[in-house]
Amino acid sequence: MKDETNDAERLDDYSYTTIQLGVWRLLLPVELTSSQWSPLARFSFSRLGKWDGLSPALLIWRFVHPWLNLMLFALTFASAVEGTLLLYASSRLLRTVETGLVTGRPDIQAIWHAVLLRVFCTALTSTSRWARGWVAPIRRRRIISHFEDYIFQETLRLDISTIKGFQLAGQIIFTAHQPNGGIPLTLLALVSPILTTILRQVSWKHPFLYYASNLDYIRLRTLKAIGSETYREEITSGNIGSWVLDEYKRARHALGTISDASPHTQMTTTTNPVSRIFQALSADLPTFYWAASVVADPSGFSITSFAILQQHAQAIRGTVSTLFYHFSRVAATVNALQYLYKLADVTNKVVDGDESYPNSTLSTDKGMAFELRNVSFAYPGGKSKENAIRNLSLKILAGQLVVIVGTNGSGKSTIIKLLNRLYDVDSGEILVDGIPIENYRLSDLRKAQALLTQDHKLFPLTLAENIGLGNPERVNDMQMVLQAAEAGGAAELIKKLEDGVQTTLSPVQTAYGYRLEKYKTLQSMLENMEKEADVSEGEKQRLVAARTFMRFLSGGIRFAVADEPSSALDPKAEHQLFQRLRESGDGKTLIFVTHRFGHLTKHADLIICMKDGQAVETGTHKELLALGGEYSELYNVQAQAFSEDTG
Ligand SMILES: Nc1ncnc2c1ncn2[C@@H]1O[C@H](COP(=O)(O)OP(=O)(O)OP(=O)(O)O)[C@@H](O)[C@H]1O
Repeated sequence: MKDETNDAERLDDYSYTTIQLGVWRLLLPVELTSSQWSPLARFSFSRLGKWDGLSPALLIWRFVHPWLNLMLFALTFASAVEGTLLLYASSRLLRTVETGLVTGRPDIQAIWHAVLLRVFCTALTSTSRWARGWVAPIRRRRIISHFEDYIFQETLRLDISTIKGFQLAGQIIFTAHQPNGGIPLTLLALVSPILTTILRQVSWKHPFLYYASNLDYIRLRTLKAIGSETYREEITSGNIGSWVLDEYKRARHALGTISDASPHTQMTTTTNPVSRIFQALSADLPTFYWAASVVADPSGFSITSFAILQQHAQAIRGTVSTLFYHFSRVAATVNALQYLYKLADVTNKVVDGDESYPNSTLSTDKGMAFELRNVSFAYPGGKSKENAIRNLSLKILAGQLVVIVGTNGSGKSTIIKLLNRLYDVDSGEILVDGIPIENYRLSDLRKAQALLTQDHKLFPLTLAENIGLGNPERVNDMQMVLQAAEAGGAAELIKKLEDGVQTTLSPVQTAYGYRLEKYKTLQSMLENMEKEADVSEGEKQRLVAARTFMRFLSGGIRFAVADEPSSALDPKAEHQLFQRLRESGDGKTLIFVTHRFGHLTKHADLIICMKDGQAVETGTHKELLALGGEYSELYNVQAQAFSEDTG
């Protein structure tokens, strides 16, 4: 057994080669690295790992933008003249040889000078191409970061009803900035060097594993995932948009210009100057061979002018096709940019107010009071012909315990969304503490509300942050986080986990593997990286409930909602949750949306029974039972089932 462990450790140490490429760590089985890479390729690899992030030049460029741009401008200018330079060197070589042939006395020294000039020009242009391939990705990273930040900020700003039409903007701009055809300056670099081709063939046909090893990059990816539409409701209602944006900016700053292009792209675009020089020189071998032949046997005939003509034609063909390609990319990029900048002109449909909450004269310490006057509402873009809420009028007094019941799709959750101002009513009005809801500053209003809904999800962050975000200002207050975990019924679960509150249940995916079946070490590494902690839906719901309690602990909550949070909870957990919510409900108006009749409905100050977007009955449990209408029908179905079960 001991031996096996030692073997496994040895295998871990020696079975793969590690290469750092920007934010990625690439692992390749060692047998492939030793037997199938050419010496040149291995030379490139060993250099690649060291360059990224360590070069003083990189660090300077990272902070001094003008230099970066100046450098790229100079290199681009060099690319414009390098064709002419090479052509001049070739022509000079050919003419020197031709003169020798015509006069019958080849000037060997002049020929060697011409050959050296050609070698020098080739080395010079290859180095400048290599330098461009090095500078351009950094600039590309900067440009993409700029637009990514812009899109991220703008999409966080937009509310739910406004955002739908602009989901495509991000995709379009990134497509236009793909490394293989995005930034015109990158496009100027000439392609298909032999070495790069070898690298591509060797490393991407064979098994590999790569994963993001840069913590700032993982954080950035995580925050981007949180900024997506999946978490829109939590972000908006939880008022944590600015926390997400601040964290995002911090991670972006920390990441700097380290490349996040895929290892594939990085390996095919980043090679070293020596390999570049070799590649370019290898293309000239026929010319050198021909020159050597002439030296060896000057009597042979040369069609110099034909060769020069051929080179001219080739150069012109190359320039023209590059220009055409370049122009088509510029047009596509300009279109994408125009589309992107439209984002900034979009204003939110839910307009912010300027009244602060609580109102010094109208608000009370008992909780938030609501009045709905003839409210109608249909979801923007919704397919239903019917309004989700129809001519709804009702009053909820400060500090009341309200229960909303009703059939599926009757509008229960929609009322909550309107009270949280996730949407604005189409007609009618909602008053909060006697003032129209639109008059209040959204951030003030949401700060005073706590929502716990069945749709609320866990973020791909640690459990500590997941709970702490109930109160973004105290997200790192571990004592408060643990207190909230206890109140939400999640303390036991946290104790069970190896990393406790620092566990990330479902991290964003940043590891990828290919054909690893034979390579057990790499395979199990990948599986470990992809592994999600096994927790049940009910346990997740307890964690989300803990986030709500964290919000309660912030103090200023005057209105709390639990919208069917109990669907995945066992009866004991559900009872505890309601008890705890009620206990912490002092000074708050509480609304429970539920399908279950029991303690809640019996204790409720007000029950609202919804049907087809309307409140068909309102009153206490006793009053509604006495009515013998919709509520009593719903109640009796459950009561009957219960008595049949126990009977
Ligand atoms: N985001 C949305 N877009 C379009 N229509 C929606 C959206 N959310 C809800 N609806 C529609 O609005 C109506 C009311 O939905 P709501 O979620 O308020 O019902 P509910 O009473 O809470 O239902 P349930 O008991 O099933 O949770 C339904 O017809 C529903 O299909």
